[in-house]
Amino acid sequence: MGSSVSTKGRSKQAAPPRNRVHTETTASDGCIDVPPGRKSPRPDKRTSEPAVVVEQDAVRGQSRNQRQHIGSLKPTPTTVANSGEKNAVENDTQGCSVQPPKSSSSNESVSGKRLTPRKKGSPPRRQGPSKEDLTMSLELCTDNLPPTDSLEALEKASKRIRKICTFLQSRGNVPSNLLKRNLHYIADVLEIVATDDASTDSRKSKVHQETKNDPSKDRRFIDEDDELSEVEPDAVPMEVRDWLASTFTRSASVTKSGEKEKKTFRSIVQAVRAANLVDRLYRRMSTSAVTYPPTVMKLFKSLDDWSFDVFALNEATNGQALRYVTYEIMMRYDLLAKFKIGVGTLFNFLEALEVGYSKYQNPYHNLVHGADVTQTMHSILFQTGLVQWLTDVEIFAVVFSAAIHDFEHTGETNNFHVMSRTETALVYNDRAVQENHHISAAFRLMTDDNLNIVYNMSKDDYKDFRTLVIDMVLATDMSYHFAQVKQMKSLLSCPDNIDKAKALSLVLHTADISHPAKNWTLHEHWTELLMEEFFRQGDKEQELGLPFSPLCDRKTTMVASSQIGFIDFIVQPSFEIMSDMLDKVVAPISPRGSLANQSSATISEKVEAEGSPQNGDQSEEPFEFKVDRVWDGHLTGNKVKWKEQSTKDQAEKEAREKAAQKAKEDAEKRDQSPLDDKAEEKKDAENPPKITANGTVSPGNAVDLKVKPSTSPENDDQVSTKEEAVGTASPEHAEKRTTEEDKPGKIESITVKSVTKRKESGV
Ligand SMILES: Nc1ncnc2c1ncn2[C@@H]1O[C@@H]2COP(=O)(O)O[C@H]2[C@H]1O
Ligand SMILES: [Zn+2]
Repeated sequence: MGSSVSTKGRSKQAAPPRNRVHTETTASDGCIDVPPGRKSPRPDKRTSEPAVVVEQDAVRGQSRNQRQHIGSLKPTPTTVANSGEKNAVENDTQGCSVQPPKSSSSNESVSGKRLTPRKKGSPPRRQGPSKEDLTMSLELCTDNLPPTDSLEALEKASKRIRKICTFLQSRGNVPSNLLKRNLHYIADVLEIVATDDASTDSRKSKVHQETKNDPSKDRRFIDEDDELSEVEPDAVPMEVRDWLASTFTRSASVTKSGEKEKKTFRSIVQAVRAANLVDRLYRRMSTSAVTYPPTVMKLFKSLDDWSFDVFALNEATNGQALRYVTYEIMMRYDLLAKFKIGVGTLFNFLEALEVGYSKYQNPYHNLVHGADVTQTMHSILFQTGLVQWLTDVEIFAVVFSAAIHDFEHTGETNNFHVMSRTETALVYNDRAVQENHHISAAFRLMTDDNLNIVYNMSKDDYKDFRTLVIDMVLATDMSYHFAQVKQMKSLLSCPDNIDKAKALSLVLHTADISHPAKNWTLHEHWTELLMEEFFRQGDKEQELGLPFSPLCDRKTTMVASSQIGFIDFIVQPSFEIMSDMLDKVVAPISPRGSLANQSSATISEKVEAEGSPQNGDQSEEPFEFKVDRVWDGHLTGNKVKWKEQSTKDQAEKEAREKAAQKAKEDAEKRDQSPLDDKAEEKKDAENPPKITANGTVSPGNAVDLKVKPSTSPENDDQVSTKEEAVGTASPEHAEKRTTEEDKPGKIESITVKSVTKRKESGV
């Protein structure tokens, strides 16, 4: 059957109206041309394109003559209005109307003669504005104020309040137009401070720049660290704390702008009611262009589940988990039909994504991680009902962001890029280095028509799509973690105003760090892979002469305790705040009885047969909605496992340290009391090294061998030094030593050493 899509029963309310007719604009208007469509539809060698592709190409044919323009990010009107020169002097009169206070002009004639007697003691009135009027107008001029989201704005706003107070005190009034303009400006600045942590952070970062030579002012901006200071010193080892601090806080923030327009969930809730569920959710085309192998079909039955096994899928698809997962999810959300995406084009794009994810052969940041995060996002959207609040463009942006979020990851941390001064760090000025690259490189792929899955999007949809993708993927930069959590906390205190982009960014960030909240088998496997990736970075750091980054030294990293720290201080708080956010935003429109027991693959059929699942609930009383926090149990369970592991690691470590300490003390004692040597050597003679049947040397003799440096040069290469003695006390070294001593030559030399010593001492 063809894949033409029926719109029967689908409400058009969900998606914003699409403007399919684009008027020609010039490059000078700040817009970028979409590359023209490919010259003629080429048959795709890799996949056969069914009817939907014909449909797409027909659309392409149409739009080829009407070249679309993609809107670039333009400053918002507010920014433009306030974008005066940074250091503009306040008394710049440009554009300021200097008007005298009304009260004085009404008493004066055109000739300037006084019509009413002046009160005794009051200042002489002059025609036109007085000098004070002029001063006031200049000082309260709003034309060249700094942008409301800049560092200077806050300072300027407070100064303005003081000035207004002074004028009110000295003159009794301030002209209403001046007062109004100033108060508006001050209100804008305060609103940003109160609601937009990103801009506060950027301000803090600027303060940091300005005050770095003045440590007394530093407390003004260090509050992300405050989050970390809540971490009790004894709760995690110092190494883990350092790692948390260096990875999950920012020394320089990403300045986010252009978020003036605050869409709220509730407004969308009102616009998009439950009836649209059918529309949105998983209108699977009756025939798919792809036939899945039976193993894949079976695995896809649990595609909505939190415990979906992405490793199994990767095996079943011969290492192509990302393309399968993304394609299937996009089909379930009916995105191919909604955005006229050709199957061939989508496959080309997904294949290119997989190539990019495989570029550096990373153990962790590879296409399986991309597939995992994409599936996890889908599971959260679907199981909690969050998807009901999203427009088609937003659903597409969410799936796309998850799929591309680590595209061409190099397997190193951002900090490594900065420290080793890579090309990418240079390009992105050390800020969100990799995240910027993932986004840029993924969008660059789509400049090739054969990969351009957004080709048929309207200009407006594309703009919204691109903005949301950029916001979401940039927010996966871990140094933004604490700011993000804090920001959501403050947004939740006023849930009517939850910013959609911020909410979705938090969901993606949480999905990105979600494996500790999955079952132990999955989590343990992911951790192993990630640690190997970290250790490879450590190896590179060693080669480059750089200090080890936290958790990157394969010899000393305490995996279990780092995982406890990661879960306690990063993962659990992220899930908690995300769950709280979901409770608040999903509750108002959630149908009684969630979708949790249904499958995204079959929901549309059920709905068609039974009507909307929400129909019967419309008249019922509101009920308290809570998302099913399926992740909580796993987080607790996994932590218990790591604690057991950590206890074991700790015991082993202590045993090693104790043995090393003892060996060190013994060696020191001997160094300090050369007179005791005779006694030692006597003991040595009484207790000669025992060679066991399999050729190893008994531990007691190892201590004997650590006695003192040789006094005769010819024995230098035979007698162990103190350092070696200390080193050999650890099980690791003991093991190494035993292996080496297994060699016949080595055992002989040990025997010789003892014999030599005995000879020297004359025993
Ligand atoms: N179990 C873990 N332990 C430590 N760090 C982790 C763990 N899981 C994920 N991360 C980090 O969290 C980051 C999230 O973004 P990335 O996937 O780019 O890279 C991830 C890792 O650097
Ligand atoms: Zn990731």
